[in-house]
Amino acid sequence: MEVVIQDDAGELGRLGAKAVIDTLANTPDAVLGLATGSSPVSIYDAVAAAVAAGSVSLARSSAFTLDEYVGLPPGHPQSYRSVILRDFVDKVDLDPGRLHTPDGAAADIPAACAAYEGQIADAGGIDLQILGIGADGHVAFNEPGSSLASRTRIKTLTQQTRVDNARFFDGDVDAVPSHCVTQGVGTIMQARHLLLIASGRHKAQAVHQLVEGPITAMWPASVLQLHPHVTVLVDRAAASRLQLTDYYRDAFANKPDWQGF
Ligand SMILES: N[C@@H]1[C@@H](O)[C@H](O)[C@@H](COP(=O)(O)O)O[C@@H]1O
Repeated sequence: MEVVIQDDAGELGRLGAKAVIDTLANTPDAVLGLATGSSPVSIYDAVAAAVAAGSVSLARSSAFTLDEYVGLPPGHPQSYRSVILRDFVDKVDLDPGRLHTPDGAAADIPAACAAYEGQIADAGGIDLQILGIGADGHVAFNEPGSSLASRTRIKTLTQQTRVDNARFFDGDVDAVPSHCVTQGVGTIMQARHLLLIASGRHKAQAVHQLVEGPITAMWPASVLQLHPHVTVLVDRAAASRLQLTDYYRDAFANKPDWQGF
């Protein structure tokens, strides 16, 4: 696991975009895993700027998102499909026909979840998975207590997550759906490179548990310690509870040029 601490939160987006751009340079038809939420927006903006400048193209790539609310009508502005179109896909040259999102409106949710797993497998798996992290250590919508081997399925959101996400629903926690469909922790762990971005003091405890805590389903992101290729991009506030900050900073400052992400 590589931990990259930056004083300037804006720099996190540039570094995250570099990982996306390097992946596409090596593999133009790369399968990207996209996260919703505010954390990855700086990455998406920097990738969109690179696409506009002609230095990278997503024309041959495809993408899968992590999760979706259950119970929102299709096209609802806060459905994660709408959000990822608005925040990223509409700003780059990715074919929207190659954007795959879990179906939270399916009549048969378990069948739709199994089909989603099948689509990821048929695409050859995810090359680069962008992740945020919840304040309670969730990844995608895998709340504390989620099986660390879980696959795409329906989950109940915690009250904390609904309160956190009420800001996207005019502050009305009752408007936040109570259920979601989400890639499982086991699904996420099969992506070839995991790139997690977090900023702000409210993420500090979750980042500490992710990087330095014991592996436990109570902090689902901690299982990333078992993945062979993880990059964690954090600002100083999100890194404020880490124990080995000097080591992480030194390792990044003295990183050989060839190492990349
Ligand atoms: N399901 C999403 C996650 O994928 C996201 O990582 C997390 C953090 O969101 P934010 O980046 O806005 O803090 O919240 C949501 O619940």
